[in-house]
Amino acid sequence: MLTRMSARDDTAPVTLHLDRVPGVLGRIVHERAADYAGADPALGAARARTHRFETALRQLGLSLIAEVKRASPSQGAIAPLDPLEAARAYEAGGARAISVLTEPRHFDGTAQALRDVAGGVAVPALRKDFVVHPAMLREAAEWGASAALLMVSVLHEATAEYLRMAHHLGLDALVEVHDERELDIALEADAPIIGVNNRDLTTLHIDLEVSPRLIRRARDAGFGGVLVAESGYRTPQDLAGVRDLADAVLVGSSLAGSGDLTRAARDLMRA
Ligand SMILES: O=C(O)c1ccccc1NCC(=O)[C@H](O)[C@H](O)COP(=O)(O)O
Repeated sequence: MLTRMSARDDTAPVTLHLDRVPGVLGRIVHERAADYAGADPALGAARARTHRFETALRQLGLSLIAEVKRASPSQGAIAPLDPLEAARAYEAGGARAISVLTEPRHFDGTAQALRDVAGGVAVPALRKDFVVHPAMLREAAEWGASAALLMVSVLHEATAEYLRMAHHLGLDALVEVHDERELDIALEADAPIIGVNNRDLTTLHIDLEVSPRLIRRARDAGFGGVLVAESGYRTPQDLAGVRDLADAVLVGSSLAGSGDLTRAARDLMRA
């Protein structure tokens, strides 16, 4: 599927080559592109950037982005969380930002979950979805998110334009990569916040060595922005490889399925 759209009058249409996205991820992004086919790509007036998400992650020590994750392709049903209750529990456990899944089919996410969380906690909220259309960024801003996820594995060379669109809307963006080639695209796009996903989203295999390897590479290349290690963290020992390297970790399944979200968040981040 090839998607072309122009989000602002002064930009050329952005083309996404979704047929290049393989495996589980490929299926999900095709579904999301179909969901938004025909949606208005106009972003509307520029909004001031608050940098709330970025500022939250730049605090001293390793920051936790805790994810409201009720289900996933790798785990199936995780827990029937009430999003706002879960976010408040994470906040009480020290989370500095909340990631909220809004993808409905595989993650049991909703727009209302993001609205509730963004309006109900003091820490910033990230819209976690598979962004394949400018309308998804406009929605993120309208629903109260401070940031949105942008995946280089999906957007490829359109990453820089999607980053510009997010910033136009006042949003920070977590630009996610999984290998060296994707990291180079994120660096080239001048992304202020880069997330390294330990999970290969085409096979769902997790390798906790991926984050330290790519974070070191980013720092060696002179990257001075925020670096986030993502996925697969269950114990404080799992964090050893990124504790002194990353600015933040993004954790979903192990916290969401723990039964006591506040305690699980505190226990995981205990040094
Ligand atoms: O989590 C999945 O199974 C998954 C499958 C396909 C695409 C994306 C997927 N997850 C997105 C994420 O990367 C995670 O939600 C996030 O980083 C937290 O990971 P974890 O702590 O391992 O739940």
